[in-house]
Amino acid sequence: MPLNSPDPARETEETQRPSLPVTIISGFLGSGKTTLLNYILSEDHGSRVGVLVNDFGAINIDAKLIVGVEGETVNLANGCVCCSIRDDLVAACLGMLQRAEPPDQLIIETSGVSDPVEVANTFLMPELQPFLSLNCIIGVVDAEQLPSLTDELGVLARQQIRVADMVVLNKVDLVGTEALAKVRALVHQIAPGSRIFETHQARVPLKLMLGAGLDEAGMQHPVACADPVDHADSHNHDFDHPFSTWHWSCDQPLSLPRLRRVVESLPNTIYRAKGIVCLEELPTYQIALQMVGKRTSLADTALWGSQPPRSEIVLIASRGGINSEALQAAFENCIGTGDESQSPILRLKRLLETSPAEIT
Ligand SMILES: Nc1nc2c(ncn2[C@@H]2O[C@H](COP(=O)(O)OP(=O)(O)OP(=O)(O)O)[C@@H](O)[C@H]2O)c(=O)[nH]1
Repeated sequence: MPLNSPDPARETEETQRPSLPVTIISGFLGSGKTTLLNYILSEDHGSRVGVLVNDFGAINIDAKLIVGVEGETVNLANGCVCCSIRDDLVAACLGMLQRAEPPDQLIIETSGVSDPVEVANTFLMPELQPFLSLNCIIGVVDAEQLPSLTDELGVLARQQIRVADMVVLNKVDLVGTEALAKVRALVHQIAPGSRIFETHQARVPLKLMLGAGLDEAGMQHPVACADPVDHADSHNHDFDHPFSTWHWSCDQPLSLPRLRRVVESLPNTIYRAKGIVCLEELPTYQIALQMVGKRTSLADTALWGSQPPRSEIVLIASRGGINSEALQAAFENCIGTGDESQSPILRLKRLLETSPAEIT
């Protein structure tokens, strides 16, 4: 996409502007990439950060979960920035530069199924160098999950770390000392030379993340040395991800206990569920649904306000691991009926809404 500017003064300004540093956040499904991004965006570091969020599924749930960057976030959904929507990635980055107030930094959160090498190679293309420069690749790891990923998933998860300048070894709260030592050794083995930060909720030293300290830290871009031919052999692109995705949306409030039951009994082929839902128990709140492996959580994020409440859920499974009809039936069955006999929270809510005069 050419950077055409009708305004000669602006054109001069653009050609003189240093290239925009790009940070790539990579890591397997559910490792904590959005958590890291939210942390970066919520801290006061004095840098104007533009954000690009890629979700593999048709609905970009991550973009809805990102805080405090209204107008600064570009969503890239329904494909993977490392292959099928790579051109959209370039267009979106260049679009950021053409804004009246371009960001100082660009952070790209890749989907949990993306290969960061392909994304990084995009920014090493000579024609993009005057505008965009690769600053850093951050690999986020779920300390509990990494050792259990095998076969194609294990290969992808390792690839996502192998090229990282820094590894955020996250969720250390979920593992004991011995398991942590093992996963630390595993990360060292996969990504020798990369700097490892062990974190809870992805709390990392932001100065390093945002590039100011990169040179001081003596980091390199392993990707710049990666052999593209070797890489092409190890990862077939365009529609060859070992994953399937499925999504569901609904305008009626859902029942909390029914939704819990369905999510907790999803088949093992489904690794990740995420969504924003409206529950009949708490209809004014947007509730974030998260499932990573077998861990499920529901937390309120914001009020619906003037926005019409709408539940949207995305599932990511192994290839062929989605039975659409069964899932459709299961989630349709989560629609709330107003029956409080199965829902203590609904019963409590009604009780609190009832005036004392009506109770007596
Ligand atoms: N126990 C624990 N949970 C965490 C930690 N960091 C993040 N989480 C939770 O892990 C879940 C997934 O986190 P996300 O930040 O959405 O992960 P992600 O890598 O963006 O997920 P995808 O975009 O689907 O790949 C959420 O429920 C987080 O609250 C942590 O340090 N410990």
